[in-house]
Amino acid sequence: MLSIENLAAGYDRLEVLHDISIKVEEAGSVVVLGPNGAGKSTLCRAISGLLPCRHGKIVFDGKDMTGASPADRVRAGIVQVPEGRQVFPDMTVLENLRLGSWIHGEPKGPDLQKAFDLFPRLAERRNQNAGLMSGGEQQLLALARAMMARPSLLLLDEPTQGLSPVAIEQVATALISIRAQGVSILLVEQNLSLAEAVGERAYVLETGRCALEGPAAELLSSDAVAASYLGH
Ligand SMILES: Nc1ncnc2c1ncn2[C@@H]1O[C@H](COP(=O)(O)OP(=O)(O)OP(=O)(O)O)[C@@H](O)[C@H]1O
Repeated sequence: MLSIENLAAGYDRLEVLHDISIKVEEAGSVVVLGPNGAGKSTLCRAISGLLPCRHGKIVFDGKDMTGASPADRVRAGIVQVPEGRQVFPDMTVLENLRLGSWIHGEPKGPDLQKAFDLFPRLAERRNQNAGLMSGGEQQLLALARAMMARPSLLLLDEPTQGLSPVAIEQVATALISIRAQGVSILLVEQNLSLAEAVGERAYVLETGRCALEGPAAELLSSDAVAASYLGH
């Protein structure tokens, strides 16, 4: 489904990612770990097209997307849940959700219904301003908004940042349900419980290179990875 081959990307004269190769299988899930500054957010930006690829290739569903615009990538099914949630605080839950389907024109009733089925709390609060919700609820809204774009691959950049353990569990439950619907996931995450709950394969980035990769259960339970990259 997604194949990143020998990717290099960066900012101005700074090359952050060097020779990164990552695969996400159809309906698969990949978790990307690494210390601060390793290049995890940069990787998300390069996949979603916010940052150009300097070298290498991004192939999605058999199509070369290396030079495609962010909008074309969303249209193809690559949808990112932005870091820091970025819901529109002065708009209602419903208005935020409607914005999620901009790429398909008018939001379709079944898409909204699916979002509300997945996140019943949002249905209860559909007319509430997003800014009045808790951090955890805003994260669920950011996830639901991304689902309105009908992704086949969901990119998530540290969705649990600043959330309580209860809210982290809700995000994990939501991601497990989303995967069960056949959506692939690429998750950048430092929280071990979420990484374990969602990840099938794991990659560890270190100073812009892939330092380790393997089955998530194996890699995440290794003492060396926990001590070096997860702060446990
Ligand atoms: N907009 C930018 N302009 C210039 N340099 C940047 C920019 N964004 C990130 N960088 C640099 O790129 C490197 C990788 O940053 P990135 O945010 O991708 O790391 P990260 O692994 O996501 O870190 P964190 O876990 O702290 O979010 C860092 O050295 C950072 O200073």
